[in-house]
Amino acid sequence: MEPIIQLRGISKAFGKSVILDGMDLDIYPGQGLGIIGPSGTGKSTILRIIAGLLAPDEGEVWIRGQKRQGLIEDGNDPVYIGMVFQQAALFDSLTVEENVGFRLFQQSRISRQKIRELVEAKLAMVGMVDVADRYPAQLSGGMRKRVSFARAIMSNPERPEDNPEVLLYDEPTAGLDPIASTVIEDLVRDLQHQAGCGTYVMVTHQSSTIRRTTDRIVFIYQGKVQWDGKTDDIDTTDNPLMRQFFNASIHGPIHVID
Ligand SMILES: Nc1ncnc2c1ncn2[C@@H]1O[C@H](COP(=O)(O)OP(=O)(O)OP(=O)(O)O)[C@@H](O)[C@H]1O
Repeated sequence: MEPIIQLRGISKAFGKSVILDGMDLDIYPGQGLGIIGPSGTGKSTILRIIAGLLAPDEGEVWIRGQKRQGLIEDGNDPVYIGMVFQQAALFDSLTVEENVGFRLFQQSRISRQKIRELVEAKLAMVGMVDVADRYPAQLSGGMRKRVSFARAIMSNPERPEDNPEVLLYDEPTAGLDPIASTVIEDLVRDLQHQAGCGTYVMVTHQSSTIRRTTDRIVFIYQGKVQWDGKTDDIDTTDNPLMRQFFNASIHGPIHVID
């Protein structure tokens, strides 16, 4: 199968710290890929590079066989990539409807009534009703996350080519209790099946989210992919980095910052 996104020889430094060091990664259609690794190892940086929000110092990003030039605002990626941020990143002064329909209000000539219908349909997909007129401050943390999911999967019927085909999730269950996390994890899988967002990249530290939402895992450490395998193999791999990570042990090859 051809990868939908390929990273080739990606390097990125901030000041003197080299975060990514010639990293390669292939992302395949229909796959939930988990990116894991110790704090500060560059997982969010990888997401920002995939999204086209941050340029690597070196290396190439290929989207469906086409090399990306520059950042997202300069280029015309052949695949629309949606992003769900750790903080739901909603506009506090806008209603749920205005947040979810933001791109349509900005970029389309679709009537307000029609946008309302499209927004309600996406909200229903994430299990929310009667919230379109509320403001983010009137919602719980888990509800805000769900609204941000609805926004990420919003599609424009005038421009079907803009429908998100790849979703990037940056710690969507961080700060949620175990039950609220389960709701979000189920939602990720539901959206994979019903919303046509079969391909996604999940950055998370939570073991349940890793196990329940990913098909494949890459473990990032010291700027490179150190382990690449099936989620089902987490407990049987003898890779020392993976073992230490999942045993939460301070003893092992991962350097513990105290
Ligand atoms: N814009 C920036 N300027 C300077 N340093 C940065 C910038 N963005 C990230 N960094 C640094 O790069 C390193 C990697 O950050 P990144 O957020 O990608 O890590 P992460 O693996 O997602 O971490 P965590 O698991 O803690 O969220 C960190 O040391 C961070 O401080």
